[in-house]
Amino acid sequence: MKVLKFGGTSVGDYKNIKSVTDIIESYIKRKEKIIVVCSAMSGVTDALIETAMKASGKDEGYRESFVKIKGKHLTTASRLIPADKRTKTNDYLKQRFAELYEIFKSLYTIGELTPKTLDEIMSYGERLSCFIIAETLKSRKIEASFVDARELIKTDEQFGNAKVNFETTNSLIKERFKKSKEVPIVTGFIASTVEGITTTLGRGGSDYTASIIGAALDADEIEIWTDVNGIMTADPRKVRNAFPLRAVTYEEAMEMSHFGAKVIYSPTMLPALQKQIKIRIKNTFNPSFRGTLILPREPQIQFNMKGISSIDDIHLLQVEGSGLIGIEGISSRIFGALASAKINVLMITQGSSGHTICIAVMPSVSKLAKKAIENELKLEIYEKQLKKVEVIENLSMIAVVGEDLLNTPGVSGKVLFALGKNGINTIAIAQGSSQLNLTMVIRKEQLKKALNVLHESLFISEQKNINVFLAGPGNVGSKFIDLIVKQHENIINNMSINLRFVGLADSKKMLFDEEGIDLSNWKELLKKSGQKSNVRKFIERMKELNLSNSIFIDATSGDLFVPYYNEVLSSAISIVTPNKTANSAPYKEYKNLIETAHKYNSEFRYSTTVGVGLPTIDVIRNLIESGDEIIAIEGMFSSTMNFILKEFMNAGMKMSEIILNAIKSGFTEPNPRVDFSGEDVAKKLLILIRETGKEYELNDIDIKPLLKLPPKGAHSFIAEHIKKYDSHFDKLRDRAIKAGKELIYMARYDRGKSAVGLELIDKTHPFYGLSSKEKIVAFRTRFHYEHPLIIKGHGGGPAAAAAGILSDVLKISKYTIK
Ligand SMILES: Nc1ncnc2c1ncn2[C@@H]1O[C@H](COP(=O)(O)OP(=O)(O)O)[C@@H](O)[C@H]1O
Ligand SMILES: N[C@@H](CC(=O)OP(=O)(O)O)C(=O)O
Repeated sequence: MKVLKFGGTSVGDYKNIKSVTDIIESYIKRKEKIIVVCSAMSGVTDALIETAMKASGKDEGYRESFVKIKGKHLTTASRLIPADKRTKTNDYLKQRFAELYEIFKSLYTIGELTPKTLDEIMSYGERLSCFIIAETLKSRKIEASFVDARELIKTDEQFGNAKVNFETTNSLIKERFKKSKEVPIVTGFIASTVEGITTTLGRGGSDYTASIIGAALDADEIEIWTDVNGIMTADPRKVRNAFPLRAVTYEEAMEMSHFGAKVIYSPTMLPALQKQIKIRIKNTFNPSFRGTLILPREPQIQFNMKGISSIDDIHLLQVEGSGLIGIEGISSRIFGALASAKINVLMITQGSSGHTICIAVMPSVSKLAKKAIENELKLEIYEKQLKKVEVIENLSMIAVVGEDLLNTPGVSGKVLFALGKNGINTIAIAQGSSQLNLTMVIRKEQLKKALNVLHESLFISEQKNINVFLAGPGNVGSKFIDLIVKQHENIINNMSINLRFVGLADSKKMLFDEEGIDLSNWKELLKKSGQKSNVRKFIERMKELNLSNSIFIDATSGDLFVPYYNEVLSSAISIVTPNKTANSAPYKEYKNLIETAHKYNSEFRYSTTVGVGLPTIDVIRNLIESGDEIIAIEGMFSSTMNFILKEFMNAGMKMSEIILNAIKSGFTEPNPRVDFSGEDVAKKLLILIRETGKEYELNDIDIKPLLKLPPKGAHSFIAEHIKKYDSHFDKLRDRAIKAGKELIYMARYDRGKSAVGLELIDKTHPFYGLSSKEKIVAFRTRFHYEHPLIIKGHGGGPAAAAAGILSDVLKISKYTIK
């Protein structure tokens, strides 16, 4: 037999309740015996409390709040139960809401709200939801019955947080479920005293109900169905990279929940632990996922998993004074005073000097705690041995939890180092009240950062998080983003590299998100949430963020960012670019960048600047690393020139027409002059020559332009101008056809000399017969002289460029970033 508990979010609206009834149905189909415990619909317990406060505070608004609660339940019931089967439910809801309204009305009249009345009011949440769920199941022909847990779970009179009388409770539960055939839908959270006065088991207490019932009946398993995939390494709402744990011990679960992990209520573990019943956390919205098992520690299982929890808002009480050293049993006196005031102490630490004791408590009780301590120590305070208790506000508490925490050397060091390195000051630290946790108090505004920093250092340390900044999400840049969206999971799984886009800028807007921009929606985010784009500010912000493992991708076609490359590289941020401006600049400037990168452990990579997707630069680097020497390079690396010459040879058109078409359809560089002047090809050759280790300038290359475009002028002017080349090209074509040759715009380098220009090649040349989409390069080296090493392939277009950029990024991530 299993006990299944569905939390507030699982029964939060009619759609979710449908998922719950599907899950219940699947158990019935498998003929598994189950008892179901449900919470109030999410938000209802809070809404009931709020309405009660309003009414007792003489705020007329309570009526409106009441109507909202009522409406929510009536709508849900009407969506789930067909009208002809809803009479019983409608009657039940009407009666309960009539009673509830009477209670609120009397609160309004009396102007007072006692914990006892509040428990009565809160009980309606679970009673209403469970009744609706039971009736929904019945309407789906599943035998179900509504069970009010107040008849089964008996407690003391500690309203709001009542203590269970297990003896009576266990026998009532056994008796009630002895021979129940239908599926019981039991109200979570609520109970009653032996006299029948309603009590509650503490906020989040429905989990506890499930465990009490499970333990009383020796259930095979207790399943807590919620809205996450299990107990995660941290609260997924605060730490985006949190992941579900396969299993935790009862103690670990208790500790995590005590320190803020809302996913399970900490007392839940006790009845289960006593009977050694496994608890499984499951996701109602992803039922096939395995979830997390909570189980006893077994020697054969290595419990190296841990979690990080936090309590967002705490106060720290500081007892300070030289007198502390001499006062015997001071801690136990403070504890005693707080215990008799029924104050839950979250943490207590004593400074190494012995001059201060810090006590962490919830803000709601800090005044009371201050009073209790000052009262206990009034003599010492009067005699000025101690100062008055100081209350520090706006603090948060983080607990790192794990069975093997204390046996694992270096955990505390790692935690403190990670926090310190990221500028997070720990105000107090304690090795927990149990042996399972390390607890720290920090400033509230640093909580999110601290949680993420710790999570990264404790759980994802094998995984490298790479922070990517990208400028220019145009043709190539946006293809790169698409590629990352597709490959992200694979890259994490296969290489343990998590590429996270932290900064993005186009010409209008720029956007930063330290935790990673949601790439599925980047265009809209940039448009809506981005600030006005500014190159200087982009660089500043990138440096300011000071994130380790950063890579800047300059995917812009202009030279706006180039003046900042040196500054970027010297901030230990690597650069990847398909832009030729910097690596074809005067040698001194280029060399300076390479040296800066070397000095600051960053990298400057530009593998797509020659041949786009063809591995030209990488091949040179590999050859040189393996002791080879590049003697000569021959290449055709301009898609534009290749396309134009092939069209010219095959389509029988005039050269001027072909060129004008190419310019019009955007098949050239933004400034077409750099293509036809041969400058673009020459720059590519220059880049390769420099890779061979030579100090080389653009001027050293003999450039023979294909033709010269006028330096300025409108389209019609260019058209007129280039027509005068037509007869020259017609003659060339005739010559080539007659001789069985091809026209090719070649780049050559041989032992220091270099040239780019138009050539005629015959059938015996390895570049003969190249298709209009191909590129080719041949390297003659010491080892490949007679038979050059030839690389030939498609190599063009934004998708190939994006793949090349990714390859550069991954190389940096793998080899440069430690
Ligand atoms: N370590 C953690 N693992 C999983 N969830 C956590 C953790 N810490 C906090 N949570 C939060 O607990 C929530 C589930 O608890 P709760 O909202 O009470 O669910 P339910 O409505 O099912 O009772 C999750 O949505 C998650 O935000
Ligand atoms: N409804 C109660 C009890 C409970 O356990 O709810 P949930 O399962 O939604 O945490 C509360 O809000 O405290």
